[in-house]
Amino acid sequence: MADHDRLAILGAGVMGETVLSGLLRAGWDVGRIVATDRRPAREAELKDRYGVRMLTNLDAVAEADTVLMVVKPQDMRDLLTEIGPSVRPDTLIVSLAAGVETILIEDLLPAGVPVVRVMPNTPAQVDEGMATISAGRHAGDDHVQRVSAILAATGRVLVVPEKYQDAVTAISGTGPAYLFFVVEAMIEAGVHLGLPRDTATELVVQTMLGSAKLLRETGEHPTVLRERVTSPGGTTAAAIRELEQHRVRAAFMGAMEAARDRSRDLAAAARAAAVQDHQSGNDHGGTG
Ligand SMILES: NC(=O)C1=CN([C@@H]2O[C@H](COP(=O)(O)OP(=O)(O)OC[C@H]3O[C@@H](n4cnc5c(N)ncnc54)[C@H](OP(=O)(O)O)[C@@H]3O)[C@@H](O)[C@H]2O)C=CC1
Ligand SMILES: O=C(O)[C@@H]1CCC=N1
Repeated sequence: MADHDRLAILGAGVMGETVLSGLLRAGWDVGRIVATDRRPAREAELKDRYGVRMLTNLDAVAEADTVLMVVKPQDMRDLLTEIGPSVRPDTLIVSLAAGVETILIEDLLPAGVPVVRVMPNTPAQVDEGMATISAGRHAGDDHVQRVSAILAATGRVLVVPEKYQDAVTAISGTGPAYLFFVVEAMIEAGVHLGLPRDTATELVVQTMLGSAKLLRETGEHPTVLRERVTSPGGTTAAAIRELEQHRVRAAFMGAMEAARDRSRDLAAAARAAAVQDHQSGNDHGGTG
């Protein structure tokens, strides 16, 4: 990140705040960041918590070299319609929204504006995020590097072809929710087996953290690590048989397919809205 770069975060909900707080922890000067939200109470909250300047979308875009769009996919079109005409040709536009394709964003912006698509996740709140980046048609290596540097403040970053982003959304974007779901289920099981809730929680959370660290630090395949826990004729084999009988592996595949398909549906809805706008002559003037 060059010293002159100024960042706007449009839509300061869960993920917008995740990026904002991460950059501040990483040492960014709050004076280089502006943010927006459509709820005054939320604007006041972020101003109080971080001292960040909360502006209108148009004023934020006017001040920034890099604009992060962190609204829900369903709100993207309205936001782009609002800011599109004011975006300068050298402003870098970054979307963190599930599903929405760079080509649709480019169509609502002046010709040639660089667009980068990102899929982050919430463990960025503790600097253990996983984010993927894909360049649109007008974004170059320098733009990808700029976005990488922003996201690297809160975790790992991978550059992937855009065609992978729906699958990425299903795996790492949505992934924390599956793991929290497993943690919830294991805690309930511990309570069912008679453990106090706080004891069960401590056991499960540390087991999740330790297992993730073991995977990362040994680089071993998860099957190998699972087999090491599975003593012949023991407790783990009995538990795994139950999971297999309940088709838990297939359920995970189905869940991630559903998330991938939902990401595609969000993209299809954005495409359909664009076609409808073209047909009704309600074009927003983008030439990208
Ligand atoms: N949460 C997650 O784990 C992840 C989210 N994402 C993506 O991040 C994006 C945001 O998600 P998330 O943070 O969860 O959602 P939130 O609803 O928490 O945040 C979006 C915020 O933007 C506000 N907003 C909507 N329209 C505008 C506008 N025109 N101008 C200014 N602010 C606006 C919303 O206000 P209001 O509340 O009134 O709608 C809300 O406060 C989504 O596109 C999602 O796909 C990606 C990866 C992970
Ligand atoms: O649930 C969602 O749509 C967002 C995108 C990935 C994680 N949360």
